[in-house]
Amino acid sequence: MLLSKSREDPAVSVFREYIRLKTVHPEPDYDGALKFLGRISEELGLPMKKIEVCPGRVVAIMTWTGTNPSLKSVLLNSHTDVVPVYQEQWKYDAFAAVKDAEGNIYGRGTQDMKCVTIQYIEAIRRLKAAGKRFPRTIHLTFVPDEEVGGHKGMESFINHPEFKKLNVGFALDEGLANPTEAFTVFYGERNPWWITIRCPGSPGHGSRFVENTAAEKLRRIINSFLAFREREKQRLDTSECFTLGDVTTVNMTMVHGGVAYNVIPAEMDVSFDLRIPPTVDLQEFEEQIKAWCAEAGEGITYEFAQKFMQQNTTSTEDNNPWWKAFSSTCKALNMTLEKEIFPAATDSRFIRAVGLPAIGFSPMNRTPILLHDHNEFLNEEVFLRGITVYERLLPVLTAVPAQSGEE
Ligand SMILES: CSCC[C@H](NC(C)=O)C(=O)O
Ligand SMILES: [Zn+2]
Ligand SMILES: [Zn+2]
Repeated sequence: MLLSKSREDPAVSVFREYIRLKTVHPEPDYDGALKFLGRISEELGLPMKKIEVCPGRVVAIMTWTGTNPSLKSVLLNSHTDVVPVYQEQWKYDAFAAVKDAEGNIYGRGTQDMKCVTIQYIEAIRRLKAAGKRFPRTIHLTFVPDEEVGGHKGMESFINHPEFKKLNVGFALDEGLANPTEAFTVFYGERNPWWITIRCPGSPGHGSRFVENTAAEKLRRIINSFLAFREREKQRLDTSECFTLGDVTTVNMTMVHGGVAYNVIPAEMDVSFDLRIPPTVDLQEFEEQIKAWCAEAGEGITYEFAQKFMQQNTTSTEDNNPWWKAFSSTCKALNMTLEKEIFPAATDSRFIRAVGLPAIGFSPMNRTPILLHDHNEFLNEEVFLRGITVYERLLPVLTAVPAQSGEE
């Protein structure tokens, strides 16, 4: 049957409806999202459990039980929250899910990652409608607060007894768009370290040459960090095979200190956002930071607001049966995969940290990377193709033969 141009695929309508829910920080409408997901669970005929992992922070779990539920399950994870917008910089209302003449759907979360949530759901809707059943159980988890670090979301959930009950064997989570014909898949992430360096110094009158000032120490610290930044940038710029995930990025993001123009401050602080590839020795790297502090002057201290230490990556060798199932299905669909380390941090890091294999994948090729950006959009054809990708992936992932230790 030919659909007329004006008749929208119902999956696209569900996607646009989800975009319109304002699950945006700082006050995401999580109740609205749970109500929406509750309705979907009824439509699909799948039970939905709600686990309050922190006050006001609920993880929803939808389950499609397999024919052999003692086998480890496949986890389809997505976060429900989205980042704020600068509305004046957008072509359209960022929460109206406007679709233009080319089929581009505009809205916060169209790429990050409401598309993936609905693609999981619609793939399952189609598979269920076709009467399919699979050996392994599929759990869909819908988690809050990924965009603010995941501490009251996936990080809390991963340590909750309800997570252990899911008996997860393999997880899929978000990735990034790829502007080319290829699809990017992420098998690991850089470690986020957020550090504040405190530089104490001698105070005094702003008209004098006071010795040992906080500002002089601050300058040496900034110089050391930014010189390292430049070296890493050079490494990235001069290597054909490196992507952003393969080098350490350093960005100075905050400076604090001072009380008045004519008072030399007793302390000045500087903060950096560091992202460190999993191949870097973290102990050695911290020794380097200590050395920069010692060289910059007396009394300098540092503290971390974020210091992720787990460096697990997921094998992309064919002896990993999950990877083999994933990659062979993509190959059968003529999809080219580009394997990378995710440059930022997603909830996958908590999944990998407990030793589970996880792949970051958002099936969006021919799409500019616009997550967190103005005018985030996804084309409806790309979105619909993604549903067919999951429709093919799920039967294969849920039929991965029992591994040693299972059953
Ligand atoms: C370190 S917790 C913050 C998480 C956030 N995630 C993304 C994808 O932007 C980030 O990498 O900054
Ligand atoms: Zn995301
Ligand atoms: Zn994000």
